[in-house]
Amino acid sequence: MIELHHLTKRYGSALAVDGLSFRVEPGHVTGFLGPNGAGKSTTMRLILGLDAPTSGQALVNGRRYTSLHEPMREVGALLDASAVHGGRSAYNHLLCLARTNGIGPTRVIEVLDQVGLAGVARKRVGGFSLGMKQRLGIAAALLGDPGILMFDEPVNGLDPDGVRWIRDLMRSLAAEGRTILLSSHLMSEMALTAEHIVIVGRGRLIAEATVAELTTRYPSLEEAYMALTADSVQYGAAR
Ligand SMILES: Nc1ncnc2c1ncn2[C@@H]1O[C@H](COP(=O)(O)OP(=O)(O)OP(=O)(O)O)[C@@H](O)[C@H]1O
Repeated sequence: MIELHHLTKRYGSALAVDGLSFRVEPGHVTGFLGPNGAGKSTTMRLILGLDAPTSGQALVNGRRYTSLHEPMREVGALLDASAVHGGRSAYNHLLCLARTNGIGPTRVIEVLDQVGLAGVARKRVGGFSLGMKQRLGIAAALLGDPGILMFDEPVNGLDPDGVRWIRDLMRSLAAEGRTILLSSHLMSEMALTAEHIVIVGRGRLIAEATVAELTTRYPSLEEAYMALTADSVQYGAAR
């Protein structure tokens, strides 16, 4: 489980995350939605201890990420698929990550197979398309077979086959009892993938509901999102 308690992050005068409290429970996909600049990526970085909160806290399985003994076995994340060493092969990239976390090479082969990159495992990552890099980032997140997974816009760059693959993967990981937090701007895809939704705007919680509740109150998830975030869009044309 992921729990945020009054999580706040200030960058100078900008409040990126503003007193955010919510829980992400295991067993279903939780969609993390919000306009550009709403604070989704910052929240994920705070959960992963990549940035320190100004106040409040983010807990994974009841503990701060930085206090976990074997973090990759508890939490896996894909934040930025392009953040890989282009000169390494996919296999070597994952093997380096695995070794530093006490994970054996057999698991590297398994995750490469799981994400459909087994055939290009020895190719340099620098030559990969965006979609292939997304798959590699997902493989890295899965390496430690963690119970908690976070994906920041994993659908970017994927072809229709890849989009469907991500949807099925997210749902099957959740069905195994894992906690899945997934951010995306693709509302129709989110409606097909997630059961629960957290919407943020300007760093604050706007709504927390099931997809079923939102689509009962509004004609679609997209309409719910547009209505609920109408006052929180910072960058965009007037609606
Ligand atoms: N390292 C940083 N230094 C200064 N400001 C930052 C930093 N990281 C994020 N911000 C600011 O915090 C706010 C939230 O950004 P964040 O990237 O978390 O939003 P987001 O919801 O992920 O947006 P998007 O949907 O566009 O990816 C933005 O105003 C951003 O400019």
